[in-house]
Amino acid sequence: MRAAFPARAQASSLRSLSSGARLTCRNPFFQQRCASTALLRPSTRISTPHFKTWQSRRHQSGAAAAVLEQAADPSMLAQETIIDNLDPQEAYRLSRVRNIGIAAHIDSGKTTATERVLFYTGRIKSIHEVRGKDAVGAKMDSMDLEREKGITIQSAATFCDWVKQENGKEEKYHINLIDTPGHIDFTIEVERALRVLDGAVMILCAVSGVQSQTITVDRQMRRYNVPRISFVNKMDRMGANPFKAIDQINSKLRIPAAALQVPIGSEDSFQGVVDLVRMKAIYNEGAKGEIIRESDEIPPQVQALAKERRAKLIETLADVDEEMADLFLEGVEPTIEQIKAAIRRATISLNFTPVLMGSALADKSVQPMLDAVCDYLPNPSEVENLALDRRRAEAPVKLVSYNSLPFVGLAFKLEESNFGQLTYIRVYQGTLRKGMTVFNAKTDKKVKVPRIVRMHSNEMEEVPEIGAGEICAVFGVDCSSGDTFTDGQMGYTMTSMFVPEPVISLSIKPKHTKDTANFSKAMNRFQREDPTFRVHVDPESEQTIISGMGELHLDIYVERMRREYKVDCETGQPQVAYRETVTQRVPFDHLLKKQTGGAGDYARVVGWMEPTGALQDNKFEERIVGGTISEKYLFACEKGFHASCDKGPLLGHRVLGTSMVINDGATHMTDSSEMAFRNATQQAFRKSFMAGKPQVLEPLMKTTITAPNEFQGNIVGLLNKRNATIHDTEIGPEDFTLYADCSLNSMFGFSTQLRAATQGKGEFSMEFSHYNPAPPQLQRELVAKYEKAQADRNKK
Ligand SMILES: Nc1nc2c(ncn2[C@@H]2O[C@H](COP(=O)(O)OP(=O)(O)OP(=O)(O)O)[C@@H](O)[C@H]2O)c(=O)[nH]1
Repeated sequence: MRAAFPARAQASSLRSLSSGARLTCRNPFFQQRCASTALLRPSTRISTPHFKTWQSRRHQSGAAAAVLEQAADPSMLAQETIIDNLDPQEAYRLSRVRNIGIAAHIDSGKTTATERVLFYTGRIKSIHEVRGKDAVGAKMDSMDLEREKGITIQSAATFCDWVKQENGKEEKYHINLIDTPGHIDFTIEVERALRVLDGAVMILCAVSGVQSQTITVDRQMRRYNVPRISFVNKMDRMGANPFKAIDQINSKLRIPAAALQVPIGSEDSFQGVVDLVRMKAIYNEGAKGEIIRESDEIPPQVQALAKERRAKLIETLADVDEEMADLFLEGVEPTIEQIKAAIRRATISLNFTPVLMGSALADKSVQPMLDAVCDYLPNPSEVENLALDRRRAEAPVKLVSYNSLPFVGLAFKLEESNFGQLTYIRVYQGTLRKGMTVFNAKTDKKVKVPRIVRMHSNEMEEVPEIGAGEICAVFGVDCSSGDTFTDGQMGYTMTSMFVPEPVISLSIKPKHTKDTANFSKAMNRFQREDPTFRVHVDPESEQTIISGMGELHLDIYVERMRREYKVDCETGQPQVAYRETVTQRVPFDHLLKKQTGGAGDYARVVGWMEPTGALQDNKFEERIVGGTISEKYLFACEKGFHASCDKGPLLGHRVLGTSMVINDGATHMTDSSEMAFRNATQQAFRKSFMAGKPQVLEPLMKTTITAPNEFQGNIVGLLNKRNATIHDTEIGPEDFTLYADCSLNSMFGFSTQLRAATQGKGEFSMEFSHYNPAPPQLQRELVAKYEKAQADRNKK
């Protein structure tokens, strides 16, 4: 279908042209085709990032096609046959399931909107506000710290049933929902939620529109191909402008977007919305907006706007959907069903995001957003989920959300609870039953599932089984986050989520030695739960060092230690997590020999050290011929290599992108030992590393800054002082967005300076991008500081 589409889109655009309108084709594939066949004017811009996403999706469908081709295998054929002949009852069950996440910039109202969703679906009896006067706090912010600070720290899962009116009938939908944090420091929570969800609601503030963190969330949604609807919240605020937010989705996020509603009244007098698909006015009534009143009478003051925006919606859909393009070309007015079907197709194929609007805090227009979740976001059978078949050279296989197929699930989140480890699992295929034995595809270990629960924030409901396409949590299943579970029949494994590198570290110790046991317990727990939180002990200073995504991230763990484990801690200054590497190949021939009286030490290692070429993992290789070093000793060499990589010779930070090859050596009959080979390797490592022009690497952060246009000069000045590389600047009618790479080291204190330079109106977000060589001056300072600290320690 997609391959045929560009021709239609061309037609739709040509129609616009013939009526004097500007050529506005948003389909990137079409743009590329047209550009190559000179159909577009040369000035028409081809939006490359969007095109790339689209290509990657096409690539994925190609992978699925390959799966179908390979299906000559009988077991795979069985699986494919099931896809084609889905049992109607099963198909109906799935069509009523939605797995969705709510993601957005900080403070956009995710938790406030989720609280309304839970209230309107009958999951909670009353509404409590984030930082509300009753001091109870919202349901999904269950941690004390979240309630006090009014921020979400951990994503929370819940489920609810929404009864939707459809053609005069009531249709019940089952919604699994995950509310995610907005702060970039807790970004892993968004990553893992989006990895397993089928769709998302992207919330935007009606005043601020697309903000820096919205751009990060957009990137994450694209990473996992998650279709989204957008909800412009805070329509009750002064300066609310949903159409500005829509323009920004189009221009900054480069995803075609159009309003499905227009507001009736604004700011203080925001009363409700006009549904542009059905052309009905929708109002909320009742103490908490629980009653929906629909009216065919559209208030006169919004009639013209509603007409104009409905036409815009249809035009945008014609640009991204083939069937709508046909109708548009023929000049036929589409029916409600045709519009809804086009929105659904375009949203699921990631070519469009429908935009709804309302005010969660003022209890307005949240229910239509729930209807849109059911109408436009995919059910589990409409999302292509692939696993890799280890028994067939990791060939991709399509998983089918069908209860009677062999079970495949992905553990996406771990949480320590009073009853032991709680593992959140998304069931992609088959049924997970209480008492069933499952296999961990990574460790090949069998484990019995003693208890299955459905999570409702911090409460749980026990269930005997969970069907395909659903989300649950299990007790007593030991695993790591990202492990695949199967019933043992299939050799399937699923790709895990993206885990960003921690970039900030600080030393930490309990104030009182009596708390050491609790301190270790807490550290172990936090590390298991959060892959972006790491702990290690520096062997020289014997300090415990914690690393994470930012100062807030680490502060929260220090605070949780105090509250949940009653351990008060002392912490050092936050430090950048530098890395070190070699830049030149250095051969070595190192002999460790101590043979003066008693048992001696003897080990000779010969080989070379060199950069791996990519600033990523380190590599150890043995190329011994003729058995000059035995397997046992080579194993010890490898251990020595990895120990050296943990603490580099230059600064004591981890080594990156370094390879060591051992291709010769010598052993002594009595004096050689594993310890001697390990030590010899470490000594050779140190010598070669220092001779190989070592370099300090610093983390570079992908930084997005948004601010009103008048402050652009100030911000560029701030960034120049920090030697940032500015990649792109998008200037809108009021605000601009700037994309830059900045070294983390230069960004300490940036938020205060940004506030001062923009009268508090600028905001920024940072995300780790990659490691880059540190400037020579900084490198010299860091090395000198490290050497001084070493010398001081030796004097003691
Ligand atoms: N005026 C107005 N304020 C709102 C609305 N929705 C939420 N807020 C307020 O915005 C603040 C943030 O709301 P939250 O629901 O915590 O936002 P969030 O996106 O979940 O926050 P994080 O998860 O910490 O990023 C709170 O003070 C809310 O009361 C709205 O519709 N109108």
